[in-house]
Amino acid sequence: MDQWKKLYVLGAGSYGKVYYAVKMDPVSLCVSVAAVKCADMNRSVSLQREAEILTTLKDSPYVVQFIGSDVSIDNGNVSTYNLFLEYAYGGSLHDLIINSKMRRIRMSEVEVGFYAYQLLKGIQHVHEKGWVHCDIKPANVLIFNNAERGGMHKLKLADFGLSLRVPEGVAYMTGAAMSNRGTLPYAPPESLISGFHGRSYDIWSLGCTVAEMMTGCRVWIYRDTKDLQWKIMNEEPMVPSDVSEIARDFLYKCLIKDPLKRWTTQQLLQHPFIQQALLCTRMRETHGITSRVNPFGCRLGIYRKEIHISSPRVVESSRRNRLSEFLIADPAISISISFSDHPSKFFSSQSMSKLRHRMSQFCSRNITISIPIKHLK
Ligand SMILES: Nc1ncnc2c1ncn2[C@@H]1O[C@H](COP(=O)(O)OP(=O)(O)OP(=O)(O)O)[C@@H](O)[C@H]1O
Repeated sequence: MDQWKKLYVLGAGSYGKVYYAVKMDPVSLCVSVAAVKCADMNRSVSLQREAEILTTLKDSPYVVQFIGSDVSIDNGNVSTYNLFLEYAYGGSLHDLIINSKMRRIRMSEVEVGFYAYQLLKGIQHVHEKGWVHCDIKPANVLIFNNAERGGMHKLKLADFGLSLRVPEGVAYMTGAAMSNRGTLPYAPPESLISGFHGRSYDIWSLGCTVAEMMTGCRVWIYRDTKDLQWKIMNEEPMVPSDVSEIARDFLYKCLIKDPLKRWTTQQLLQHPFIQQALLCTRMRETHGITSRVNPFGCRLGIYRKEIHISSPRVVESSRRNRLSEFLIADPAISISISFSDHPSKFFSSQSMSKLRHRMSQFCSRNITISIPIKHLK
């Protein structure tokens, strides 16, 4: 990996420093970039272990990609171990949360759900390969821009320095109380009570991370480490009250105190909070393209968070449910029904007011439904 040039320091970990590095292809003159985690050779055991773990996780789009590793002689004759990773242009999820908080912008539930989906896919991959991450938190989730997904980011899991080899159905026991591996505010109660580290560890940490995306705050308020440890073991984490029922239910399933009852990645990926976020994300992506399956069963396009329906038919109950799910999932969407032809072609004024009444039943919070009736006699 000789050709890489370390340009500047991105940050530091307990092992050493992380550099931004570039490499130019002498033929095509294309420049590649990477993040390089560096440690003195005699302090590089954890980085070498991380490289081994990342090699086994290579084939997931939801895990930061491992480019390679080498040993260089820096500063005279000091041997340095270098671990090359794909470079995350967007920083970390922690930066994104802080940024949103400072700008007093709350992430929409669709956004949070879409990010939770990506984290779940990453965790599922890690678990399938026989690992438990043990340190899921916003600072260990890296952000890659993804403009084509309606402005939403692509997230990848990073920092496998504390990961454990834990096959399915087995848990790692540290053998002592208060001996959790990961970062305390994201650690589940069982890791403090009995040193239990199973796949359920990552699910609890995911719940804490998702709640933090929703509110901008951690799930625990505490005075000091002792107070936090006591709260994790004896109290319920703070689940936000001003989010939808579905979002709250998702968090409850992640934050079940009993690790054997806590939901798995497979179960959580099927949860309506995730499914609705995916549905909305896909609909946003269509940007005005007619969708074949939609709540009305008629032509439907989405453009700039508005839904335009041409040739509406009377809404059947099963489709109505789908529409209401869609509305819950993205409260920022406003609905406007516009007619491509004289509405009397589709509705009598009586059925028109019936439709309007039905539509208003779905309306909640800041959703507005506007039905242009200027054509009606
Ligand atoms: N692939 C990457 N692309 C861009 N920045 C990165 C990348 N990997 C790490 N960084 C940045 O480098 C800094 C240190 O990262 P790292 O995860 O190694 O340290 P840490 O988690 O703070 O420390 P430790 O692992 O010892 O607890 C962080 O600011 C992180 O965002």
